Amino acid sequence: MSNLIEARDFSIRYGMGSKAKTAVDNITFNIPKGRVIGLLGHNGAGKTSLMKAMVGLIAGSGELKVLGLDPRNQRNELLQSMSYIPDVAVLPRWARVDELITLMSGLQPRFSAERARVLLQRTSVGPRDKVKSLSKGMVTQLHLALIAAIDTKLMILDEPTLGLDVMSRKSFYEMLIDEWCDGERTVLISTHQVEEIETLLSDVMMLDEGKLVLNISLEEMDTRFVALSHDSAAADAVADAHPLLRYRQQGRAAALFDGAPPAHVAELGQRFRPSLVDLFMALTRKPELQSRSTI
Ligand SMILES: Nc1ncnc2c1ncn2[C@@H]1O[C@H](COP(=O)(O)OP(=O)(O)OP(=O)(O)O)[C@@H](O)[C@H]1O
Repeated sequence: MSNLIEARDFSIRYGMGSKAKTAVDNITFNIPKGRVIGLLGHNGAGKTSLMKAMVGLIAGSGELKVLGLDPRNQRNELLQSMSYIPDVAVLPRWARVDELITLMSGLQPRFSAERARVLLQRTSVGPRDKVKSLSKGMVTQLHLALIAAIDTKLMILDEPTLGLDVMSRKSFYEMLIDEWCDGERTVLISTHQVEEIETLLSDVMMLDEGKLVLNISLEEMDTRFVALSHDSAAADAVADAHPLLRYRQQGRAAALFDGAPPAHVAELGQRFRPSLVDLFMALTRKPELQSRSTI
């Protein structure tokens, strides 16, 4: 199987009639193995809906295959073969860590208790700790250790570090990359913390009001998008070349282009590498904000 996830003309709608809402709007993409993919989008962009559909929690129209299976009709089979942490993940507060490990061993044939114990040694969570005695960051680490001890090819994480401080977020991603990603497995992570995960990602998918506005590897991003910083005297010429976004970069005017700007414009500035945040702003900002940002 070359693709772990395949979607064709896939949409998700909530409600009926005048109350109908399209959360995911006719998207098509493939997710291959061995990738670390960031699913980015503002609040309400459709990230959670898409992830829920991938694990068969909600239905959509069009085609969606995960590990070659239909998530709605083959859900039990699918959940045995993939790992998922929802945005509302909770662990039973009354349980002790070693009890959770025993519980998981009974529930998930691909779960390795030994592996979970090894992963937990990276954290400050002890086997006899009760969940209710752990901080939010420790619970998230515990959750990741339990999920990463399941031997699967695909992990889906919906805003896994929401509400955690910067150190906890860092250690969460370190454990994920060091201990789970192996070049064959793929992880799909939704987040708003775009700056923080940029260096971890191999690919990025951006949703804007349910539409997939970008699906690209970081290497392709570097070659396709061009940012130019320039003097204010060049502003009109730069604007005439229709950049995606005009903004400021280290105190200088800057513009972001999809593709190389015309040579006479390129000459007016210095090319630099646009960050993922710049690109995210350019591709997902509401038009009214775009025009306000004009400098
Ligand atoms: N159960 C539901 N019933 C009706 N509308 C819903 C439901 N769940 C989500 N929506 C709507 O679908 C759209 C997409 O929501 P979704 O939660 O998928 O976005 P998101 O990108 O995950 O947002 P956030 O970053 O805020 O979690 C939003 O407009 C939301 O209001």
